[in-house]
Amino acid sequence: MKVLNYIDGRWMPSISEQFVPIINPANGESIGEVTVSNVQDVEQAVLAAKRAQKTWAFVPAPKRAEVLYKVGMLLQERKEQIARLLTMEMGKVIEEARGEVQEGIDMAFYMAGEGRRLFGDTTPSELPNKFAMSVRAPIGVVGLITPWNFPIAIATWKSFPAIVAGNAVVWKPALETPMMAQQLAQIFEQAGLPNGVFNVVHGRGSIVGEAVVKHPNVKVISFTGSNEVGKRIAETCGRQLKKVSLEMGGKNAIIVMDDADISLAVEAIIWSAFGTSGQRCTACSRIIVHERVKQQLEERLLAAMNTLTVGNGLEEGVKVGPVINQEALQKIHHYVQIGKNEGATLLAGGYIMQGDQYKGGFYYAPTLFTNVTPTMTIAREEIFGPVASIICVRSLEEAIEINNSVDYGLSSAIFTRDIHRAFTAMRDFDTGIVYVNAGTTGAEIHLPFGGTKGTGNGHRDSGVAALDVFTEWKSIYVDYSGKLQRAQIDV
Ligand SMILES: NC(=O)c1ccc[n+]([C@@H]2O[C@H](COP(=O)([O-])OP(=O)(O)OC[C@H]3O[C@@H](n4cnc5c(N)ncnc54)[C@H](O)[C@@H]3O)[C@@H](O)[C@H]2O)c1
Ligand SMILES: O=C[C@H](O)CS(=O)(=O)O
Repeated sequence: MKVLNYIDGRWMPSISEQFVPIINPANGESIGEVTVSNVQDVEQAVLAAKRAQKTWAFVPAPKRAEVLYKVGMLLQERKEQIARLLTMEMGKVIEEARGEVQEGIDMAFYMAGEGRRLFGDTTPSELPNKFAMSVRAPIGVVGLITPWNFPIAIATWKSFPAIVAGNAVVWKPALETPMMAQQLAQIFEQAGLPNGVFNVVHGRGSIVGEAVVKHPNVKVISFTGSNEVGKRIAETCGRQLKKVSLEMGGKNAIIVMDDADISLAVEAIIWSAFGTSGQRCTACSRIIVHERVKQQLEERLLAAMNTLTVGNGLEEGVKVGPVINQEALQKIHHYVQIGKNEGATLLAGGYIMQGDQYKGGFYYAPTLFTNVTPTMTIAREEIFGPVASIICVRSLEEAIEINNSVDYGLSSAIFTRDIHRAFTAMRDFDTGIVYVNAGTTGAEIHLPFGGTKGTGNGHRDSGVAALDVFTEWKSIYVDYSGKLQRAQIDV
């Protein structure tokens, strides 16, 4: 399969004529190739988007929403086919891939509904015979830059609100997962979205991504990815006073108190830490446990880890798939060595999986450390792999302090049966997402998604909050008094 750019409603290779292979992380085999674009391709896409947006902005929002509704229906029809491709391209197990496509379907119907809302405010004016209201206005061409770990869901979180609000999109997907971008573009095409409203340019972040960010006609950047890249993008946007929304890394924790339902906590930790092979921004990589239940939790976690089958995510019964590539494998293994060197106790895993069934693929054994202290590197940095660390505490206050002590602030969870402890944690966790008696993953699309501190810059994906990224507030005053009334003057 050859994956091409989608610009102005046409499928085209980059003018560079270069292609790179798309690799299935389960076995290292090439499953296709993708065009690698350059700055001129971005130029063409932005030009098309700018032209198309002028007309799209005048299409009534409920009509714009009808296209999203069709997109939702088409995603639903093709859910299984897209999910299987997603597993082949990115590696996550098929049941998770189905869940990811479902997020896109949910987002389509949710944002289609927004086409009939897009609420602003009406307020009383302080002057007689004067009407005051605020409306959301589209901004223009928006640039989307996305990672490989949720290659279709994150694109829907960003493109659907952008489009329903009357903007046009230039999307640079991750080079590892271009087939998902192709699927989404095909669906927009089939749903009847006018040419140029949605454009995809494949290529390297340092070339295509930077060109999108720098382009003066791209008025908003919505980025999800690593902190390193996010900060760089923010600097560039800052120089241009360009609006930028950043969703970045996490170092998420599950707190297990001494009154917790341990079976429930174990199930949640297994799913949050090792689901998607730990490659979720919301993955649980710290388990902060009360000393009274530490030993019990360790034993039950180890027993549960023994039942995890690692392998090709398309195979029946497999619970943990490969990680994305060789580089990720090495990075994860490097962190495990650091953990050992800094004095953490390795309870399980800690190695790259080898053997016939893993041949060619990138498999890391689910790994558990204990006796980890909050200052150790593995307790502070994002590993983005199936590695979790147990930190022991004596009180809720200590647990909350450790939870909040990292540079990130995406998701945190507490297991307790005590309502006072639960509400204290809800109040004091310094993260954008909080769970009580559930793991750190599993966000739903109708609530804001994002985090505090190093995780973001105050914006949110998902929910109505996403519209704030892609619209500008316009405040409108209509004076029907027939005379010039002046506010801030004694009347
Ligand atoms: N908070 C969230 O919502 C969320 C969700 C998923 C993933 N993530 C984070 O994403 C990271 C993993 O994804 P990744 O490895 O693809 O991240 P990454 O930052 O390497 O890449 C993300 C995207 O940015 C592009 N890019 C790279 N350099 C660029 C540059 N100089 N200018 C513009 N674009 C550039 C890449 O090509 C890719 O499309 C993790 O840190 C994870 O926590 C965050
Ligand atoms: O990043 C996308 C995920 O769906 C969010 S979560 O891990 O399920 O919370």
